[in-house]
Amino acid sequence: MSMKLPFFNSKKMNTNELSDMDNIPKHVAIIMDGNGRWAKKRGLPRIAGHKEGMDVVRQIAKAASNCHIEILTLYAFSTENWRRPKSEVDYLLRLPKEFLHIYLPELIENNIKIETIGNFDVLPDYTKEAVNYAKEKTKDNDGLILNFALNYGSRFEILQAVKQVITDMENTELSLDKLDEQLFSKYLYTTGLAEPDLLIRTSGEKRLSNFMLWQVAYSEFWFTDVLWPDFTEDTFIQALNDYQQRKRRYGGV
Ligand SMILES: CCc1cc(N2CCCCCC2)n2ncc(-c3ccc(F)cc3)c2n1
Repeated sequence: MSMKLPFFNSKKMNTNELSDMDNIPKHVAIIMDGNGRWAKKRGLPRIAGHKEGMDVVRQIAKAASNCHIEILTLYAFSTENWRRPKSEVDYLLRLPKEFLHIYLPELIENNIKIETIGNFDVLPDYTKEAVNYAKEKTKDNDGLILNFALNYGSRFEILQAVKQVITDMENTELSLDKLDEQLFSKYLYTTGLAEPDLLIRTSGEKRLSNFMLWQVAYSEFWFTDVLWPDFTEDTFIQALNDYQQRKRRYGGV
């Protein structure tokens, strides 16, 4: 039963029901944790949790689109995930192709644009081909940006940005006095994207796990014990409602 929530309902967003249009988070980022634990609780292999979690991605992408959120960034594969058993890594890196085979038509129908952040070039060809096809097919969409963090690690991202800054300075394309936070942000994978207003992490962990360390400097964090495969549109709306409550000004500044 979907709860009737004060500010968002769980059906197609009817914007005149919003208490404060200015309070919709422009960019929501999610660390989708708890897939392995979900499977273990059911005596299933870990990949069953990832498969279940993939279907939740589709549900939450549509919910975000209906709520007129502009960017939804999902931490799908971290640089640390390479340490997992080879069979699990291979399964994970085939999920984009499976997801897009099933859901790309629906994403296109909902005017959703696929983007990625991370060290993309070193991913397997079957992963890159599927994602590049989806990027091409959705490049002109101007609805929700569904941004997958793939082979993403924030410290790697920051370090490659520093190296590029140094290179640009050595090539006298950049002078030290010109370098500020705004210019440095352009060297990150997230260049051109607004910083996350709300970061959600599932499964009870309360860590950033090397995710968007620079970008979340001023983000609201919302943690839930719910495991990602059990995360629903109502859980998502609850997070958005809590965000709105934190941001309500009650007439003040
Ligand atoms: C590359 C690892 C991975 C893992 C994964 N999981 C497993 C981990 C978290 C739970 C969600 C399901 N998903 N779910 C969708 C994608 C996906 C990525 C790019 C794209 F363009 C379209 C879909 C995905 N990618």
